[in-house]
Amino acid sequence: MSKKPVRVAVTGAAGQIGYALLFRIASGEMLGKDQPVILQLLEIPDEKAQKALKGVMMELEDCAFPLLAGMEAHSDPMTAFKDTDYALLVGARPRGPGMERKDLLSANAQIFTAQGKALDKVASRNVKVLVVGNPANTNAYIAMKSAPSLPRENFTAMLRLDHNRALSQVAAKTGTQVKDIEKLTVWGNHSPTMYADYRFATVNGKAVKDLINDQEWNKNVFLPTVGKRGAAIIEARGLSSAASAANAAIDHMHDWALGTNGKWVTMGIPSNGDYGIPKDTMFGFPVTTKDGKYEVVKGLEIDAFSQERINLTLNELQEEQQGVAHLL
Ligand SMILES: NC(=O)C1=CN([C@@H]2O[C@H](COP(=O)(O)OP(=O)(O)OC[C@H]3O[C@@H](n4cnc5c(N)ncnc54)[C@H](O)[C@@H]3O)[C@@H](O)[C@H]2O)C=CC1
Ligand SMILES: O=C([O-])CC(=O)C(=O)O
Repeated sequence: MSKKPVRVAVTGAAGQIGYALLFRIASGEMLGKDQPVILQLLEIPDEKAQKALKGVMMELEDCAFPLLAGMEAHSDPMTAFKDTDYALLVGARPRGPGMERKDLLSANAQIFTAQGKALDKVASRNVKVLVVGNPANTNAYIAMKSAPSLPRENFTAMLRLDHNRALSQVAAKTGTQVKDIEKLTVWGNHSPTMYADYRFATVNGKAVKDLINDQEWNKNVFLPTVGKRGAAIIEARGLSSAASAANAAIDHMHDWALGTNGKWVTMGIPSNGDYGIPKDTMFGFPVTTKDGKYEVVKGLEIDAFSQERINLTLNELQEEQQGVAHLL
């Protein structure tokens, strides 16, 4: 028997990430090749944006995706999020050259207060929310705090792009395949302070740390390369990453919904106090997922270097979160 369609809301649907994301959701890459979807697409109430959204919907129609059970264009989150099972909050201003992601906070924070409130009122009580719009962790925190009637664990921020970037760098350094690398993670904020950590990683059962055995490379090449990759893409393309960001959003939701079979992935989630991260801080952690739920990988040893890096990214996040306290 075929499955009942689920509702997937996507904001910023006419933007560059939207264009790389919607077709993959509609083709079943996010929720499975047997899961029909109804797309509920949100764009700003602006003639040009709404017209562009119509164009994207025409193209979706022209793909004749068998799993696309319906699609709607919206300009109000209260209708776009009605009964939605999944919400991908992408719509926000991107940064340009010379900016840090936290420079977007004042421009984007209000979007996430309004959208959190709308999710609170009209979304499915089981909605799974992924915030992509930057600064992603703090925007996810704002949305969560603006939606007090929804379970806090339903709100997540995207660190999967950082996780995937770290995988590719480690594979290149060790001359191995991404698919063979396990137990890698990225702690903290989606910002240059993030701490990509391969201390526990293995490739075909061998310890990545031993294969690399170069703390100078870790500190002076790997961490800055992963942490500043977004800026490097902006420098090269003149625009921020879009296809890789959409790919990471697909990976994040796919794994949250369908499980990781014990494999670690990185998700930005509200802390429960693990590893000394204060409750509710929206922080990148290693997790495994099963039956639509994620669980933090517990009991990892945090050495002095790692603690220093974790403190750095935590301090930055706490400053960002204090900076938006007046909105909540
Ligand atoms: N977390 C991550 O790893 C990454 C996050 N990003 C962030 O994703 C966001 C979107 O990036 P792009 O698609 O490249 O930007 P874009 O400018 O191409 O598209 C953004 C779209 O969002 C729409 N929008 C703005 N406010 C909205 C609102 N209140 N409701 C609905 N739609 C709204 C705009 O009209 C525009 O069409 C940016 O904040 C960017 O920094 C980008 C890459 C990676
Ligand atoms: O860097 C940016 O502004 C876009 C982004 O978040 C990324 O590519 O990681």
